[in-house]
Amino acid sequence: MVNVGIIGVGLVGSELISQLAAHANSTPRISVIALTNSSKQLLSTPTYSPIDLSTWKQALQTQGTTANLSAFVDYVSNSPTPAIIVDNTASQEIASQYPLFLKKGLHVVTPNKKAFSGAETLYKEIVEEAKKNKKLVFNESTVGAGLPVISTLKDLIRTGDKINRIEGIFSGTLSYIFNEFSKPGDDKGKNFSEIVKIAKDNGYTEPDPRDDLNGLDVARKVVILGRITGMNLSLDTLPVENIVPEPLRNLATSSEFLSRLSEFDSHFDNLKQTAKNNNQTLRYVGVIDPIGGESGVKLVSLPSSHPFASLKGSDNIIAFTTQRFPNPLIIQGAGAGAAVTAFGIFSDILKIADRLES
Ligand SMILES: NC(=O)C1=CN([C@@H]2O[C@H](COP(=O)(O)OP(=O)(O)OC[C@H]3O[C@@H](n4cnc5c(N)ncnc54)[C@H](OP(=O)(O)O)[C@@H]3O)[C@@H](O)[C@H]2O)C=CC1
Ligand SMILES: N[C@@H](CC=O)C(=O)O
Ligand code: NA
Repeated sequence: MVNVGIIGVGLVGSELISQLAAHANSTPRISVIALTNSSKQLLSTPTYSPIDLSTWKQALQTQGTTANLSAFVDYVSNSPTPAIIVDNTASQEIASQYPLFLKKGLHVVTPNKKAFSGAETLYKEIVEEAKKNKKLVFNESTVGAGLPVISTLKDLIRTGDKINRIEGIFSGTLSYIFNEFSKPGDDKGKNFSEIVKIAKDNGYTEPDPRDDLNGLDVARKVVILGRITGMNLSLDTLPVENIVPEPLRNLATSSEFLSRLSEFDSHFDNLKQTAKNNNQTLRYVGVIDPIGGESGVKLVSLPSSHPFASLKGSDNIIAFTTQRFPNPLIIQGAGAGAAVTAFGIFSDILKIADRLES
């Protein structure tokens, strides 16, 4: 049996709990013993019994106490059976605590990109503490949501393949936006600003969609994959094309941004038309280039025959060109949204539970 403490019960965290509830009678046995958002936490009673996942929301409201991260972590780390902390926040503060979680004997599972794409010192500390304490850190959902991108890359490297280039559409939000906005052979369609709002309503975007449109979210994914590949990539130096119109970059709230985005619809129409005049479509791509040194994130025009041009919905596509796969190994599918993100987190939890049981 593995005990789990969940930090973050928003869109993705709530979906994870629903998926765990549906798994309740299967093996390996996973028990949620603690959960918290930024204001309230619920620690199970009696101590270390499983929280009833069909009523957790009411229980958090009615029996929850004021959130206290250090008390939360102490509770989970003193679990009588092995325990995992699942971080479903986008918080830097929580990400900075992973070395402590590992020192306290916890395994870590997360879709939060901050720890793996921010300061290199934190990243290295996490890798070292995991090794020293023989604990596991799984973050499959940080790139391509539940798509097996990180596990595939690690398997290629572990088995001695040489990575020549990784290229892809890594943002569910930007994939959806440009798949809808700039379709091969399509003239009409919705305005750019309307499509951004739909992407937010569908749960693809970061809490503030500017964190997708400014390229930072894709840049984080490029840094995560680059570091696994052994490259020294950093958000400070990676070339990134920010497509948030300049006057909207410093607005205080995301709702203010969304309400003013339509002022720039004609700017995006012009970009689309220029691409179309050359029989091309707009796509927002990320590149990890260990050989040519051309890693970066940019909006490009691609011929309509290019595999990236025919994507649908919020699909991601990731092409690994390696010594063994000179014709790239391609992974494609939904790369954002609560269900597929929670699937990646859940499968990471199961991988840890399987190893602990064997
Ligand atoms: N949506 C998607 O398609 C994908 C999302 N992800 C990642 O998943 C993560 C979660 O995203 P999502 O569910 O959409 O985000 P939400 O904003 O819906 O939920 C975030 C949750 O984290 C809680 N939280 C934030 N800060 C803290 C804190 N310091 N202590 C405790 N709890 C905290 C929030 O609590 P409160 O409500 O009280 O603020 C909320 O419960 C993000 O890192 C995102 O990048 C990754 C891949 C795909
Ligand atoms: N906002 C992100 C969510 C997953 O990381 C995206 O659109 O891909
Ligand atoms: Na993934």
